[in-house]
Amino acid sequence: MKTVDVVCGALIRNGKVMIARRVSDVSGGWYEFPGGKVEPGETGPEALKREWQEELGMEITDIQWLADGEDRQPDGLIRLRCYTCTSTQDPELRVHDDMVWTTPDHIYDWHFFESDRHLVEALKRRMEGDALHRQTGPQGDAG
Ligand SMILES: Nc1nc2c([nH]c(=O)n2[C@H]2C[C@H](O)[C@@H](COP(=O)(O)OP(=O)(O)OP(=O)(O)O)O2)c(=O)[nH]1
Repeated sequence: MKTVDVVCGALIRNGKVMIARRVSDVSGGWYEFPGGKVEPGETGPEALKREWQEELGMEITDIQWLADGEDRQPDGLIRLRCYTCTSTQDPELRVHDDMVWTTPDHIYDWHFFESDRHLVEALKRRMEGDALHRQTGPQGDAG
């Protein structure tokens, strides 16, 4: 079976995460963490930076690995590496036709990839941990 390496990014801002819907063609109509295929010689973060620049016109920073996944599609297996990221810029939709700022608990209110449930769970834990860290400080000694 054909295997394709793909990276995707969960952009976090003000306690929310951005998901975007692919323009509805053959593989479209689904909300996703935007990303794309890794090209030969690229690291995951390099591929993610390039894809976000191409697809959303955004410079992303603070790229941190979140979790890996697999998505079996009719034409092959997608091996997915998911990262969290941040940016000071706003998305410009080029291959998507909608975007939503939401929380991990509400991602599946949208038509989001079923195979990504464990990525969403990992994101929830990461965002809850980050919020706790902000409340208590790096030493966890505020209270
Ligand atoms: N399961 C899952 N798949 C995703 C997510 N994000 C994401 O891009 N994919 C899938 C959709 C596509 O099948 C694949 C990326 O393919 P693509 O066509 O965008 O790749 P690309 O930008 O490099 O485009 P190209 O070279 O084909 O022009 O990865 C996600 O969050 N979850």
